[in-house]
Amino acid sequence: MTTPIPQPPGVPLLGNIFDVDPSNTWISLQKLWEKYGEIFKITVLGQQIVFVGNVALCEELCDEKRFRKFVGGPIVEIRYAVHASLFTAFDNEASWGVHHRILAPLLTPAAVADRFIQVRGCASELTAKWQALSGESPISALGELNRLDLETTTLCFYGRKLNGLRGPAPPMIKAMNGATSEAIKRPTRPRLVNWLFYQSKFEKDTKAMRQYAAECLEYRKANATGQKDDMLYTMMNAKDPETGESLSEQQIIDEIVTMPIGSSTAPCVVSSAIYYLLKNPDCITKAREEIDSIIGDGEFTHDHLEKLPYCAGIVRETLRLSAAAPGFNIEPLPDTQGPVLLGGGKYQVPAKQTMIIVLHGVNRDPTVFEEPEAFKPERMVGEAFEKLPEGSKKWFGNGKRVCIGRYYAWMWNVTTIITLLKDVDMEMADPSYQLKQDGWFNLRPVDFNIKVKPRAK
Ligand code: HEM
Repeated sequence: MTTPIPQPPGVPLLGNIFDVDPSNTWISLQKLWEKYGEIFKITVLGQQIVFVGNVALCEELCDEKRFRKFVGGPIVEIRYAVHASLFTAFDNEASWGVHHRILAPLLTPAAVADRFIQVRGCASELTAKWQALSGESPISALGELNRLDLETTTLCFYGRKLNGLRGPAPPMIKAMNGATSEAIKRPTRPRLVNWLFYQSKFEKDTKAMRQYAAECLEYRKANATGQKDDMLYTMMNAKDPETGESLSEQQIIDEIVTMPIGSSTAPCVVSSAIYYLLKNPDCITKAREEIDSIIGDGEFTHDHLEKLPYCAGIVRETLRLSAAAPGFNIEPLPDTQGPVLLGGGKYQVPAKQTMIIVLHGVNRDPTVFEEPEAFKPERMVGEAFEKLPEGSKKWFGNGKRVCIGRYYAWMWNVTTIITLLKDVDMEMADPSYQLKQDGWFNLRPVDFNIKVKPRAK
């Protein structure tokens, strides 16, 4: 006998449409997780979706012998802008392998380490800007870090300096936000409504994103000298070692757009880390003790990164609590016969069932994390971290479709946090602020403003 998967009551015909707010889907799912826990389901416009919210079930769904990434809903919608790119390709699309084999060598730990100087340089540019503010005017932590992220990504991958930390924000940032939010909402509306009322904005944002990519390409064609080792050069020149295929200009533009969309999760992590640190000032003290003893007044180098375990713990604990990448979609492998049993036979789902891993819940599993709501970087350090079950460390996704940018994202997050803690004092603009989040393909702090000034030593 299996246990029925709980479901909110809903309404006739429309099902659970009112249980999920399309303008803040992930927060609705967090509330459902708080009520139902490890597993629950909803039905929207006749389609049933199962959500999983504990470590054991997450780990089970990450078994690639039984399950794979489900490309549907918002991921299919964003194909309007990026076609069959790495993130949006269906499992059986051969082009995924071609793109992956061409791009993966550019994102290995060694390849990413070669970008450290650029990452550190951009972070220092931001701290210089913040140091000049002298703690007076409040600034949006996320707004600033979004700029830093795009600045660094564009420089490291496409060799172009946007100079986007000052002045009006680069249009790519607004366009990514517009296109990804629209992609999340479209599956919840009838097609005709999407077409009549929302298509032209979706098209405008898509055009702006592809314009950013086209400009990167044009810039490279005009300034090709000396750039022989970065992602753009590789996309323009490399051949897939397996098939001999190369990327067409449209495919290159698809990936130039996809990378900053993926990367836009990183500023959500760092702005959330600032929030958790300001709520837990003893963690700032510990991190600064570590930074001062290892880096001191000397130059911050790539070698330092692995010598600062507490700072790494801050980033991991933030990935856990913020669930900046809020989840990922899973389905049983297509040749699955009959219903699928989960949790050692406790639950049963159909063979073609869409499932979503809700990382907010998984990352707070009380059987794995004592005081799950507390911010404790030390549980993410050394042996304590190594001992955690794999299902509790899925913030970069899983298996074949794991985040290809994870090593770069890791270096960007840790380098940025270290640079900020080393050189800048931060405080909440509103000391009573409590974290509010919204987001589309990622979860970000809302209305979180800080005051910044040079670090007092
Ligand atoms: C802290 C920052 C980041 C987090 C938490 C994160 C998380 C994730 C997750 C959970 C997935 C799996 C999505 C799925 O299964 O549908 C993913 C995929 C992906 N991410 Fe990231 N990501 C981050 C940063 C980045 C960066 C910096 C880049 C670009 C350099 C990037 C590019 C991608 C791409 C292209 C995919 C699709 C990979 C594929 O399916 O082959 N991400 N990411």
